[in-house]
Amino acid sequence: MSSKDSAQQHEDRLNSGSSASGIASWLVHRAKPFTPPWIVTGAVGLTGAGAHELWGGSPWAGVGLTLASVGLTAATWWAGQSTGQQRRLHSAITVAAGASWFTSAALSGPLTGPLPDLYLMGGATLALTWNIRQMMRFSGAETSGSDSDKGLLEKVGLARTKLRDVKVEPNRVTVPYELPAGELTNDDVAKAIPRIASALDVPTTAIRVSHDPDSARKGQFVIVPEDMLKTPTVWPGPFAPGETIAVPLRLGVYDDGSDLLLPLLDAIHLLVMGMTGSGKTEGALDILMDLLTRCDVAVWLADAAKSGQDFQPLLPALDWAALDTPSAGAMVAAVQAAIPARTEWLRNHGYRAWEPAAAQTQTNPAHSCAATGACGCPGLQYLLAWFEEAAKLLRELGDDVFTGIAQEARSAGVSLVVSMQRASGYQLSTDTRASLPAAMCFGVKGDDAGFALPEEVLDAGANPAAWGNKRKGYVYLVSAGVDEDLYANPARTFWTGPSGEYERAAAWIVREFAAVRPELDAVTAAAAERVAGTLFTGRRERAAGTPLPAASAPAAAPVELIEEQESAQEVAALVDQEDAELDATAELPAADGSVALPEGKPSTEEARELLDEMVRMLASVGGGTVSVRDLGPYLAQIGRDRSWVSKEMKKLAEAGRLAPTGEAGTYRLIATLAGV
Ligand SMILES: Nc1ncnc2c1ncn2[C@@H]1O[C@H](COP(=O)(O)OP(=O)(O)OP(=O)(O)O)[C@@H](O)[C@H]1O
Repeated sequence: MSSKDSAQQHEDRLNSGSSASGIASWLVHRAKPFTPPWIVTGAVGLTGAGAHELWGGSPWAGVGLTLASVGLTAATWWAGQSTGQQRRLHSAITVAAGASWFTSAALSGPLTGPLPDLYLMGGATLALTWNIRQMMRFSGAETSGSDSDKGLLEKVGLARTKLRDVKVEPNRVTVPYELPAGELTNDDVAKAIPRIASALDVPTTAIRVSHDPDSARKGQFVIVPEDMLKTPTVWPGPFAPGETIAVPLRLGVYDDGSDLLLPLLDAIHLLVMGMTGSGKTEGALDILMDLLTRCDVAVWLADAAKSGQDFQPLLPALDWAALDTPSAGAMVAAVQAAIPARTEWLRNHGYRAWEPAAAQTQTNPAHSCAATGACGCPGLQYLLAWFEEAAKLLRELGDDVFTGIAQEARSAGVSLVVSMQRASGYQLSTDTRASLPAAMCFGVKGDDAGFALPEEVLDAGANPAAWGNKRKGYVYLVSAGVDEDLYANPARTFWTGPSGEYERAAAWIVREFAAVRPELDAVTAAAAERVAGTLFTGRRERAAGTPLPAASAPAAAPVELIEEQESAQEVAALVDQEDAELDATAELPAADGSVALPEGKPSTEEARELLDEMVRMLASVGGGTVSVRDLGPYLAQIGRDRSWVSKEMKKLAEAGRLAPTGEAGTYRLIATLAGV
């Protein structure tokens, strides 16, 4: 029985049936738990006297009672084998003494010879010995834990720490601690975690610490000796099909078997980080598969780095999949343009921030843009924009593009997800990092965890570096709306299954929930179209790999090249907020090819102009770096080879048009050139 149980039992005994009035009743109340040995002593005296009336002077009764005493003592000794040696001996002596007195009293009479004195002195002594045991047990219960763990705590540098009320559950031990006042702090506990893990021979991730927010020296250890996440959990199907996005998304399990839930509306924007092979994509699939069964969210996905190869089966269910850099850039611009449009719509309809009711047809007069009564406007869907392998995009567009968006998107019902291997200061500015309040951190290398997880979560025992990419899908989730005690709790995302299973599940989602998923609302679509032009309106064909209609491409140039050029022009025009009102498509080559590319090889002057224009275009997209490699798709258009372009870029750098970086051949784009 745990010390907690016995203390509770003791307290229950104290409280049961006491009137608690006056000193006498207080004494009775306090003495009550110690009365049972005295009651037994009294009962032995009375029954001894009664037995004498029955069997006094009978030789047969003498034999029977003597045998019964010996048998009872032996039975007590035998029954006590599972208890401590001390208790076993104490019980057997008590039974032997009581039974002997009873036999003597029954045969000779309780008042014969020394029997009355033996009864009074022996009975009282035995009853008292039991009372003393009882008292020692209660006062010892509180400190027994700290005594037995003293050696361990000393070894790990936490000497004189008191452990209290240890709670043992299947595969989880919770140990509240209290550090010695003025000597140790909760920070020392965080540092001791690896040593405790070593002493207990469990992985460091098996030990977590949660600090008492009201104390610098109290908290609790949670030890989970066996890794229950070793066996992957196969994706069990959607969590809340047909429901609103306000219901959390389920993407895996914690190590106690409970659901790993992401409350997207509380999280707002999410950073997904983990080294290659740690399970980011699988986690993304879990989130997307759940999202695509909800009734009020539209999903945009940008994956220029891998051209959406991991997401192919889900692409038909996405509103927009931007699978090349120009489209991804246009998506950023579209999100930028959509935010003010959405905020305005929400304001006009009396919403301070997006809520599920905003996605419905507006039939409530309290949310109406009409002068009187309900306006009946179609609703505004929640928008999730997912930027996969965002490091490349950030390099191309300049890191700061996300900062503004993330800050403004909060109330507009837009969530950004930025996925990358390493959210280092080089990849992601502190401002942008700060705009992504929630984080999912998979296994990482070295000290990288600090880029994704707050210090207090690392102090509490979160250690994704221990996983690297060996523990696939293991993750820590830190987000508003998630119990803070779970931040340092390892979880594992669902596994979409062996080959073929994911494709089957994705196809099922695409098919079964087509009617549940909403069409993108007109407000967001209009803003996106205004700035992204055909990159947005032709998004379905583009994602499906279907070439744009022949009419939009000049006959002289390869379709791919034309697409790159028009995309680049659009992005250049679009990302600048000041140009948000312009119709980007108006600048595209006319259908008849009247704005044709230079015929044949351009002259040196023309080639320089073209290169200049491209650099200016890239700079206008928002900074970042450029190298000859990035201009690869345009070499044919410039009509020169890499070495020529490389020399020209060097000249541009000398002229101050590009800024050199630490890497030879790579230059930082100077954003102010946009307007030159
Ligand atoms: N929760 C999981 N359970 C079981 N296997 C998983 C889990 N998550 C990921 N995996 C497996 O681990 C491997 C790598 O996962 P994934 O491709 O998601 O990693 P990644 O971080 O996206 O890597 P990269 O950055 O290289 O794309 C895959 O074979 C995947 O099936």
